[in-house]
Amino acid sequence: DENGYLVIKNLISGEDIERFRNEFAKICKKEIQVPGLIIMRDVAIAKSEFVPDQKAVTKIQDFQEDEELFRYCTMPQILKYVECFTGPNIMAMHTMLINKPPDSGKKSSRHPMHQDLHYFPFRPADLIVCAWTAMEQIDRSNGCLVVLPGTHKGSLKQHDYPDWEGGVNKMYHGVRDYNKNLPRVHLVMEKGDTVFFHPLLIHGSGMNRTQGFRKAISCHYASADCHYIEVKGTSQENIEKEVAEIAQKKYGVSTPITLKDTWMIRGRLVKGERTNL
Ligand SMILES: CCCCCCCCCCCCCCCCCCCC(=O)SCCNC(=O)CCNC(=O)[C@H](O)C(C)(C)COP(=O)(O)OP(=O)(O)OC[C@H]1O[C@@H](n2cnc3c(N)ncnc32)[C@H](O)[C@@H]1OP(=O)(O)O
Ligand SMILES: Nc1ncnc2c1ncn2[C@@H]1O[C@H](COP(=O)(O)OP(=O)(O)OP(=O)(O)O)[C@@H](O)[C@H]1O
Ligand SMILES: O=C(O)CCC(=O)C(=O)O
Ligand SMILES: [Fe+2]
Ligand SMILES: [Mg+2]
Repeated sequence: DENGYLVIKNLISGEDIERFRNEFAKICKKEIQVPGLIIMRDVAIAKSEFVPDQKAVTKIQDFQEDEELFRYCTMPQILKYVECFTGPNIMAMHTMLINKPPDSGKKSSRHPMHQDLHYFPFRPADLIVCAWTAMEQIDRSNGCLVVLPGTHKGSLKQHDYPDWEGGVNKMYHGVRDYNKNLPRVHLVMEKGDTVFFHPLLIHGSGMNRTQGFRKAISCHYASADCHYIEVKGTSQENIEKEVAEIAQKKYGVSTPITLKDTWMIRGRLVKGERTNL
């Protein structure tokens, strides 16, 4: 209510995290192929020689067709909290396993301050919540989440690419201007700790100054009773355009595709009834 986020200690067991790690490693080694999965490499190494290993992978997105990783999205101890926000009809809309690499020296391992709602063409925002679980000790040395408490009470802001000298990862948009004097909280978390946060909460993550790959797994949930909105003419028009370009390049989709189309395909019901989304 006050802060827009809630940290629950020790919510996911070490054994489950180990299983997610193993599955991630198999995906990186291409031992398994997952339909719809997007593999992202850090912009600083995107054009370097391909290494078939997790050292090349910054993040995987859309693992909803991988039963082992998708188990994360269905865990009762997570859904118990999610349901407080979404109500009984729960969709897993967006899934990620983030493998923040040691920074290459260009600071491109940072994630600029943003609101996740910028990417979502559905509303209302209060029926959307993210669960993000630390897969190891995460603190300022390896790039923890940074939040601006209370910013979930504001509105959706204009997002653009930050002008960072060392380059920015594809689609890492940041809030164009936010009050730099607002207090920041660094969420230091231990393995298994989980933060639930509002899609308007302004947050980002710092550079990874260690030699390890900092891992977290997350899912964005929404009530199936949410409705899609038209983003043309809003601040979200730029992200719709970019996603359409990627869909065209990667999948050869030729008819114009909307942001709504890409989310309808990806969303998967975890509880209750798929009413709207
Ligand atoms: C049928 C319809 C299906 C619809 C699917 C549509 C997919 C779109 C994805 C939508 C994502 C929505 C995000 C939701 C987020 C929710 C809230 C969370 C907030 C965030 O997480 S913000 C960050 C989100 N980031 C992304 O979503 C990035 C997604 N990544 C990708 O799309 C791909 O990894 C990428 C970057 C396109 C590269 O993939 P791929 O094409 O396989 O890679 P190539 O090696 O072939 O390189 C092609 C080209 O891209 C350059 N490149 C590679 N990696 C990067 C990078 N990290 N940053 C910038 N540029 C990169 C590479 O150098 C190549 O360039 P050329 O000049 O040689 O063409
Ligand atoms: N998805 C969410 N993630 C994180 N915090 C949220 C989310 N949705 C709502 N909140 C916060 O939780 C608080 C409680 O929400 P809720 O809508 O139940 O009650 P309220 O807004 O305090 O009062 P009212 O019943 O008048 O709407 C909200 O004030 C809001 O700040
Ligand atoms: O750095 C992270 O793990 C989280 C980044 C983030 O906020 C996101 O992908 O939406
Ligand atoms: Fe985010
Ligand atoms: Mg309310």
